[in-house]
Amino acid sequence: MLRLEDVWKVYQMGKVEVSALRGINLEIERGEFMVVLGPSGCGKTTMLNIIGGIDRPTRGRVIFDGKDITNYNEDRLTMHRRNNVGFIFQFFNLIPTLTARENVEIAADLVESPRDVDEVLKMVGLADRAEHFPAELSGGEQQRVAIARALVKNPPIILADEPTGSLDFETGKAVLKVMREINRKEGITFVLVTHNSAIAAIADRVVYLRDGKVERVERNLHPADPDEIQW
Ligand SMILES: Nc1ncnc2c1ncn2[C@@H]1O[C@H](COP(=O)(O)OP(=O)(O)OP(=O)(O)O)[C@@H](O)[C@H]1O
Repeated sequence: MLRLEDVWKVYQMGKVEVSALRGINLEIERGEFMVVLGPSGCGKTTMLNIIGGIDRPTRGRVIFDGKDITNYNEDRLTMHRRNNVGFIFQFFNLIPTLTARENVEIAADLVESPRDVDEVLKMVGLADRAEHFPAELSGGEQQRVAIARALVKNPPIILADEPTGSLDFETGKAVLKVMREINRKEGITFVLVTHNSAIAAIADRVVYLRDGKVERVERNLHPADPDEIQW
């Protein structure tokens, strides 16, 4: 569903060039749960931002559903992000002055064919917390709101950047379980980036990134249930 072809990202820092991505070739399959693993600074966030159309490559191509989105102008890229990609971040990025329901509603209002807000709140187990503000919710609950906000847009792909990075172990596993369930039941493709190698076990495929390059890709024939993993 999405392909990176020889993708490079070079940042100019004064006179110094930093090559965050150095020739990434990667095909993301429809409906898969992909985990991208690698040490800090290897380019995970940069790659995710390019996959999601938040950022553009310096060189190479990004093909989404057969369409070359590499050279989309800002407006087209915004429309692409809005309608086709859900994002989940480490620090949730909720609007503090809006309730859980309102945080989901504003995402729904932006897209052409959103899902039902109450239905997605139920899917993430937050039906009875809908009227709470983020500060009145636990970290795990806030991340569920963020998952609902991504899901309500009804996107074919959801990208998650260290989604368990600010959660304790048990809460993190519960959040992974919700994402895995949505992936399986709704057929939504997930790409999750993390430096936490324990999470690799739940993936359909694991991409090992190192120094801006794909080191190897492994397929899990029997992905573990999030309940079974430890870190
Ligand atoms: N906007 C930027 N300007 C300059 N350099 C950048 C920028 N963004 C990232 N980099 C550099 O690119 C490299 C890759 O960064 P990136 O954030 O993608 O790595 P990461 O694997 O996600 O790391 P972490 O796990 O610590 O978040 C790093 O060397 C980083 O310093």
